[in-house]
Amino acid sequence: MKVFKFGGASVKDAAAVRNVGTILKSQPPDNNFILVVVSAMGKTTNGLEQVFEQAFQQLDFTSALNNLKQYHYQILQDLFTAQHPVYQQVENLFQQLETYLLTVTASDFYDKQYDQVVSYGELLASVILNEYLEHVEVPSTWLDCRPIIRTDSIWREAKVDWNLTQNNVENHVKPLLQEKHVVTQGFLGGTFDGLTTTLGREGSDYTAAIFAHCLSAQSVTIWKDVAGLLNADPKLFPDTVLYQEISFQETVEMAYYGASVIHPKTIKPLATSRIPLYVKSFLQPEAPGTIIHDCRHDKIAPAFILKQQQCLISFQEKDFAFINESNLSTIFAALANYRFRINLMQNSAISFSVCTDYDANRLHLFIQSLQDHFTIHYNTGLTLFTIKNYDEPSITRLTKEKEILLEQRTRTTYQFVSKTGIS
Ligand SMILES: Nc1ncnc2c1ncn2[C@@H]1O[C@H](COP(=O)(O)OP(=O)(O)O)[C@@H](O)[C@H]1O
Ligand SMILES: N[C@@H](CC(=O)OP(=O)(O)O)C(=O)O
Repeated sequence: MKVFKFGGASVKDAAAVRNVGTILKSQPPDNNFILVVVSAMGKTTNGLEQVFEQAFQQLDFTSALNNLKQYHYQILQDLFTAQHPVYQQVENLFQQLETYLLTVTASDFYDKQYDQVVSYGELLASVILNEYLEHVEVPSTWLDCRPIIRTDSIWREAKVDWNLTQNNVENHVKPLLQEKHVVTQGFLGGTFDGLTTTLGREGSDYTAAIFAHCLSAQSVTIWKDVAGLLNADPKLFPDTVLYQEISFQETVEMAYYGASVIHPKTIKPLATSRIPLYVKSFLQPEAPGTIIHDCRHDKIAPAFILKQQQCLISFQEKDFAFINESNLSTIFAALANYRFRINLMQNSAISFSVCTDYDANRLHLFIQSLQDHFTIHYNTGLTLFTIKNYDEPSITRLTKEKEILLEQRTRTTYQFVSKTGIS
């Protein structure tokens, strides 16, 4: 049994949806049905975030919602004739969404309401893809993943209850896969009381890994608009190298440092059950792409990874006292409390610096909570650069003409924070 994941780019328009049908049709007829995880079409999640923001601020969201409707209806018109029942299904989803949006309040429940709204992207995409597959005689059935992937209620970053999810997959998903392919949503989960949660932006890769782990799948393939896992983002670097084979460990570190091609949480469930992960191009489905698995390999080409929108925060004791374990623990507790992930940190005698993702609201509250103890300075709009498996030429190449605010190197990894990004 295999798991395929198609992201937003691979279902961004009618031609892309047709291409997914072609990929599924061309799979060997070995009676193994595939669990297909699909993300919202194109940039729909960003569009839904915009709609939600307007509803939350009690503004008129009609125009933003209409853009999303038009986008989806155009895809329907390109794929189906006017009588097809999919129109009614899509209409129903938009109606449900609109009804919910009218109940959104400018309350403390921002994240909870956010999840109920942005989840419609994946619901729409999975309904459309499933109907299209049936239409072109690829046997498939639609599955609502929310009663299957059971999570807690940490909205927007929900944690999976692995035992319940495993049971649900055994009882409700495995039997379906005996009959047909199954099309379900990435990114979503559900609470015990039937509310929708999301697993973190770009979390559909993780969904594929959750299902694969619970199904003991033979492999996972994530279909992308790139040839596979490259040593850098080709949108930022013109001369990338494809890794044909790479270990779970290398990949998890690349994803952690910010290689956005794979969601960082994807690797662990696969590595623990030794399920290989293929990254393949939906534009060249017959090309081998990259295999990520439990392997050893020689040193590979240096990987260049950028994390943008970073913030560097520096703390000093008010009375020039030394930074010690006690005041570090105060800082760490506040970082955890305001959900800041530490991307890089460094301490000197009287100061401590930490590089984190930037979030204006949370940063403000975080600083407020510590300003009685420390003198705090921060810079925003920074880029964190990482070179994995660096060599001196790769460092020279990346640091050229950049003002470096913080720098660190280990045996394998070189990192620095700079005001200058990559143009
Ligand atoms: N190391 C890398 N290798 C390949 N692609 C990368 C890498 N780092 C970043 N990317 C970017 O990831 C994109 C594909 O991931 P993503 O946009 O999340 O796909 P989807 O949303 O369709 O699943 C590529 O278009 C590429 O710009
Ligand atoms: N649609 C969600 C989840 C996701 O993973 O999307 P994609 O596979 O297109 O990155 C998001 O944009 O965050």
